[in-house]
Order: sequence, then structure tokens, then C-alpha cells
Amino acid sequence: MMPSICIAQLNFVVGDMPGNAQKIIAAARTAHAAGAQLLLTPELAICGYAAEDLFLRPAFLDACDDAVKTVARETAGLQGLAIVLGHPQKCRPDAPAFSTCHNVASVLRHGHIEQTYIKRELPNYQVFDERRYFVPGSAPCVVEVAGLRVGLLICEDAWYPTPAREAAAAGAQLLAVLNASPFHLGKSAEREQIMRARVAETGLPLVYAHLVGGQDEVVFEGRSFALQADGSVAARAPGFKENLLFMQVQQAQAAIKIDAPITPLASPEADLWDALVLGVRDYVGKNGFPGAVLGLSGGIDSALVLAIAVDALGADKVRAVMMPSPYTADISWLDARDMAARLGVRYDEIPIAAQFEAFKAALAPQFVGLREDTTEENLQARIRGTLLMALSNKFGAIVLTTGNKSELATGYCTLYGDMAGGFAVIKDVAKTRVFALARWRNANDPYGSGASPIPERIITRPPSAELRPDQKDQDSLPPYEVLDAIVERYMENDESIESIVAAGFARADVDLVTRLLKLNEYKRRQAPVGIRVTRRAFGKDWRYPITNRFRA
Ligand SMILES: Nc1ncnc2c1ncn2[C@@H]1O[C@H](COP(=O)(O)OP(=O)(O)OC[C@H]2O[C@@H]([n+]3cccc(C(=O)O)c3)[C@H](O)[C@@H]2O)[C@@H](O)[C@H]1O
Ligand SMILES: Nc1ncnc2c1ncn2[C@@H]1O[C@H](COP(=O)(O)OP(=O)(O)OP(=O)(O)O)[C@@H](O)[C@H]1O
Ligand SMILES: NC(=O)CC[C@H](N)C(=O)O
Repeated sequence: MMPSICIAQLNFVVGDMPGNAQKIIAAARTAHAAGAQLLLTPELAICGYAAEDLFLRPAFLDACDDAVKTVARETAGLQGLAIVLGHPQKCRPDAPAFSTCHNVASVLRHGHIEQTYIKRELPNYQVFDERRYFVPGSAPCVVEVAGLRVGLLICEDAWYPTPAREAAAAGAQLLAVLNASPFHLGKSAEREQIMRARVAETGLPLVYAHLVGGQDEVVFEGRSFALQADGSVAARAPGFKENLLFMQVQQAQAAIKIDAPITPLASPEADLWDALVLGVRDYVGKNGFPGAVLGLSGGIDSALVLAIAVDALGADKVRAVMMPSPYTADISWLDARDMAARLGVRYDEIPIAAQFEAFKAALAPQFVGLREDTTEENLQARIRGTLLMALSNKFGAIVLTTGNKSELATGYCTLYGDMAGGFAVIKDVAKTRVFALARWRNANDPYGSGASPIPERIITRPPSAELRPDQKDQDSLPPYEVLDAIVERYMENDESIESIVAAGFARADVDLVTRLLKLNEYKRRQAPVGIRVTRRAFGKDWRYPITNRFRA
């Protein structure tokens, strides 16, 4: 008789060790009641991923240790259930300075820690800094559960052949991987492909236990899965929600077969939408905000952010404010009103003409003889930022900023103006993708907030900041198809200026975009945190110097 395995695909809160422990205990009870013999948690389940420099605090590691003991104690009576629990563990006292702990998976059974596996491969690229915190292990770990020998691995271990091969050599019949693998577009398929390589090399089936939830700039999409020994998908949990995924392991002649439900993968747009919704919901929820507020301009960016916010939080928790200036077109407030009504959010109008005039009057003696320029444009953006922050201060709702990746790349945004706020929802979504996503959301209603929330004219009118008469984005920037393609090549793929020009882009466009990218590093350092959805976002994954003379 081979075991039944349960994956606890759960949404943990970083630093809430007592809460996370209770979630794991509840999952263990459910799994046990359903007949499971093995419960797998995600990587570092006890403290959440990523706890960053909290790992440098001895008291934090002690609290993790206490929580592991709580899980062991409170699940001691679950006869026949082994729990593989991800947690940090203090190193020996003679460990090198600043390498304070191991990233481990412990096997809890009958109230005791029976075995502990130490993660061997520590990722230190993209958003990962694991070598800052962890000391690597060097040995495989195989645990026996109901007659099945399970080889334990932790996330990055399975991105290299050696740990899996050594687990197989140590007698494993199945590989179990505990993971915290942040989402970007296409990551689900990429991950399954990498795991398929491990299966091919070892000839062993593989079970992948994954985290779900948003944590600051990253989102984990869940979608835990299993592969048969022939590499085919044996199980897959739903994406972007908690799930207990049960699978029955069977001995079929010499082979081990896994029997479980398979949720299909989703389209890129559906994934992107779900990632943004979960990112907003968890940032707002886990940080204790009662709701969110944003400036609704009648343009596409704020429209998209409003639709995401409503899907994430519900219409009753979201508030939209239209703040017309002398340059705001009639269609802007007509469309803003229309959209707010479609979604059923609270909508207010606060004109900013009087404040704008007051600022200009105050500055007039200083500006004598000077013509109006971006200074006056930015004043409008800053008045709006001030009003939104006042609403946030008074009512507690977080201000969602609406800048997209194209704007952040080129600095087409105002410090302390439209950049003022707490969470930058679409900062990793390029403008061309903003349009595609708006169309997708109008054709789909994944959270039941209403079909077609975005008035068609908002999608079809030419983008404008409406900060001076007849202004269009394309007066100062190349067409967004060109801009976004250059940003993707230069920023996401590290291509050189020459290779982008060689690929057929006009040198003037490439020069302008890469120059703006370099010049605006200072702005990005002051931008709010926001959701990473591509392989490389402006965040932990983009660490360029501000003072810098290199551009090629
Ligand atoms: N290296 C550096 N390190 C630190 N600070 C630096 C700096 N270089 C300039 N600065 C400071 O930054 C200031 C310039 O930045 P900032 O005040 O933001 O203003 P700035 O970048 O000059 O203007 C904002 C631009 O964004 C456009 N915009 C605004 C609002 C919304 C939208 C939209 O469509 O979404 C577009 C607007 O049309 C304009 O072209 C300088 O005056 C200086 O004080
Ligand atoms: N009239 C307005 N009323 C309320 N908020 C505004 C208004 N104009 C601008 N904002 C806020 O400032 C942000 C930047 O807007 P702006 O119109 O300058 O450029 P944008 O990037 O094209 O954005 P959008 O597509 O939402 O208009 C908007 O997304 C919105 O949150
Ligand atoms: N936590 C980890 O070890 C993650 C690293 C891994 N390569 C991933 O993104 O999936």
C-alpha cells in the first residue's frame, strides 16, 4: 500500500509564525482525516517567503523554532501522518558571520522532528538573496512514508541535476520538492519543464508543493503539481488560490503512479489578471488597510487599476476620485463617471483649478518672465497627489498609483505627483499590455464584478496626461509599440543599444529610450513598491546605480 500525499498550497503571512503554524496544523488535521500519510508544505512555510533581513535576527529564528515545535506538538496525535515542514533553522554558533541559518525541510512525525534536510542550492539572482542569509547543506535526505522512500529537495535544488540525482542514488523512489517560486508570465510552464528534466534524469516521479499569495512585489501562484516518472503531468492544483491537493501514489508493477486531479493552465492574460488581483488583495489585506483610493482620470491606466482593485477588494472597499483641471476634456469626466457607475464604487469629483491658480499666484513673483512648462504640469499632478494622500490620511485607505512600466522606464511621471501613493499596481505592466489587458477584462469577468467595466472610449482614445492643452503622450515619446519593445530588449533582456538597432529599431528611438531609462533611475528609487509580473521588474530585480555614466 503506497501513501496518499497532500500538498498544503497555502497563503502564509511573512513574520506571522503563530498564524502560519495554525494554518499548517489545520491542514494537517484535514489531510489526516482524509487519509493522507504525507503532508508537504511549501518552502519556509513557517515564516513565509521572503522574510529578507528578518533572518538576521536571532529572535526571529527563535520564534520560527517555537512555531515548528507547536506544529509538532499539536499534530502528535495524527497517527500515521508525516509532515514535511519548511522553516529556517539556526546554524551552529561557529557559522560564518552574516550567514545565520539554514533553509530546511523537517520531517515531523509523532510529535518529533525525525529528520531535517538542508537546502543545497541557494538562489542569488532575480529577486533572491538567499546567500545573504543561508548556509547551504551538502547531503541528500530520504524519508520513508508508508513503504515509499521520498527524496526531499527545496526549490532551487531542483533547478540543478545534482541534488535530485543524489537523492535517487540514496534510494528515493519519489522526489518531493518544497517551493517558493515567484510568478512571472510563463513561469508555470517553465517550472514544469525544468522539473521534467529532473524526472528524465532520475526516472523518478516528482511532487512539487508550492506557495500561494502576494508578498510585497512578488506573487506566488500556487499551481502545485506532480509529474509521473514518464514526465507527464499527474496532478495540478488551481492557480492563485489556496488548495489542499490530494494524490494517491500507487505501485503499478515496477513503476509508481500518481493519481490526482489536473487543473489546466490558463491564458497569459488570465494569469496576469489573477497575479495583479492577488498582489493587490494581499498587499492591502496583509498590511491592514480598510480599502483603497485612486485618482480616476478617464484614461486607460487608472481605469485598469480601478478594475483590478474592485476584483481584488470588492466595490465597497474602493473609492475613485476625479480631479478635473482646466485641461481635462469633457469626455474624461464623462468616462470616469460611467466607469465608476459600472463598477459601483464610490466616486467623487474634486476640481483642482482653484488650487492650481493659488500655487501659480504664489510662485508668480519667482517666475516673472518665464513661460509655462512642465513645472506647471507637475503642479497639477502634485495637487492631485496631495488630495489623494489627504483622503488616505483621513480615512485610512491606501492610495494606489497607476503608473505603468513604460512610464516608469522613461520617467514619464511626476515625483510626489502621480507617483505619490502606497502601492504601484501596474508598475511592471507595459502600456501595450495595459491596452491588451483592458480588452481582456472587458471580455471576461473572472471575479464576478461585472462584465465590460471599462468604457470603450477609454480604450480607444489616444493616451494623454492632460497637463497642458491638446497634450498627447506620443508628442514626447515614441509610439508605445516601439517604446515597449526597446524597453523589453534593453531592460528585461540586457540587450545592447547596437543589437537593438541591428534588430531594426531606429537609432534615434533607441537612443532616446535608453537615455531616458538611465536618467530616470532616481525616480524609480522613490517609486512605491508594486507587483512583479515579468522576468525583470523595476524593483529588487533591477539594481542600477543612479550616479552612472555607462550606457551601451
Ligand atoms: N539624478 C537626480 N537625482 C535626484 N533628483 C533628481 C535627479 N534629476 C532630477 N531630479 C529632480 O527631479 C525633478 C524632475 O522630476 P519631476 O519633478 O518628477 O518632473 P519631470 O520629470 O521634469 O516632469 C514630469 C514628466 O512626466 C510627465 N507626466 C507627468 C504626470 C503624469 C504623466 C502621465 O502621463 O502619467 C506624465 C510630464 O508631462 C513631464 O514630462 C527635478 O526638478 C529635480 O528636482
Ligand atoms: N483629472 C484627473 N482626475 C483624477 N486623477 C487624475 C486626473 N488626471 C490624472 N490623474 C491621476 O494621475 C495619473 C496619471 O495620469 P495622467 O492622465 O497624467 O496620465 P496616464 O498615465 O495616461 O494615466 P491615465 O491613463 O489613467 O490617464 C492617472 O492615472 C490618475 O490616477
Ligand atoms: N526559492 C527558490 O529557491 C526559488 C528559485 C527558483 N529558481 C524559482 O524561481 O523557482
